[in-house]
Amino acid sequence: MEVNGGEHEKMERPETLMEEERMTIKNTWSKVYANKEAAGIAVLIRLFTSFPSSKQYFSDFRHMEDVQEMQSSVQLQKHAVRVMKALNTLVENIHDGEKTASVVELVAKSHAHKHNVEPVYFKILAGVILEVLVEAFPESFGAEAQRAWSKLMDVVFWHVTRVYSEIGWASTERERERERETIIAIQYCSG
Ligand code: HEM
Repeated sequence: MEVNGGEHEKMERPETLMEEERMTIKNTWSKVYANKEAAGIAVLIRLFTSFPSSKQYFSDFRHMEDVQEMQSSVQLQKHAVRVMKALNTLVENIHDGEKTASVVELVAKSHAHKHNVEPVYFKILAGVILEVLVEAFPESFGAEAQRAWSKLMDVVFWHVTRVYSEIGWASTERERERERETIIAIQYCSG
C-alpha cells in the first residue's frame, strides 16, 4: 500500500456502515469520550512511542524520548483533545455522510497544507486508536465493536486520501521509503 496523491483512485470505497454498526459505535464511544483527555493522551503516546517518526511534525516534542516529559507537553495534550473532539463529531453525525466527509476534509486539508503531514500517518493513527481502545475498554471493544470501528476508520482514511489526492499531494522519495518502512512495521506488529 502506498498512500499518496494518485493512489486514491485505486482505493475501493469502503462499505457504508450498517445501522447496527452505527449503534455499536455510538454505544461504545460514550465511555471513551467521558475519559477523552486520558484516552486521547494514551493514544498519542502510543503513536509517538510505537512510530517515533510521527513526532517529527510537532515542534514542542519532536526530540523527546521520555514518555512522562511528552505527557506534560501542552501541544500533545491539546492535540489529544482535538483528535477526540473531531472523533466525537463524527460519532454524533454518524448518520450524516456529508457531515462526515466535511469534518474529515477540514482536518485533511489543514494537515496537508499547514502541517505537511504524510497521509500514511492517519492510517497509522487509526490502527493505534483501535489498539488502545481495545486494551483500555476490553468489555466494550469486542470483535463486533472492533469490526464496526475499523469500518469507520476505513471511511475516514478514504476521505483523507481523497482530499490529499485532490490537492495533488506528492510524497518525496525519502518519505515514500519511510512509509514503506512504517507499513512493514505495522504488518510486523499485527502479526
Ligand atoms: C483523526 C486524526 C486527526 C485529527 C482529528 C486531528 C485534528 C487536529 C486539529 C483539530 C488541529 C488544530 C487545527 C488544525 O490545524 O487543523 C490539529 C493540529 C495538528 N495536527 Fe492533527 N489531527 C489528526 C491527526 C494528526 C496526525 C496523524 C498528525 C501527525 C502525525 C497530526 C499533526 C498535527 C500537527 C503537527 C498539528 C499542529 C499542532 C500545533 O501547532 O500545536 N495530526 N490536528
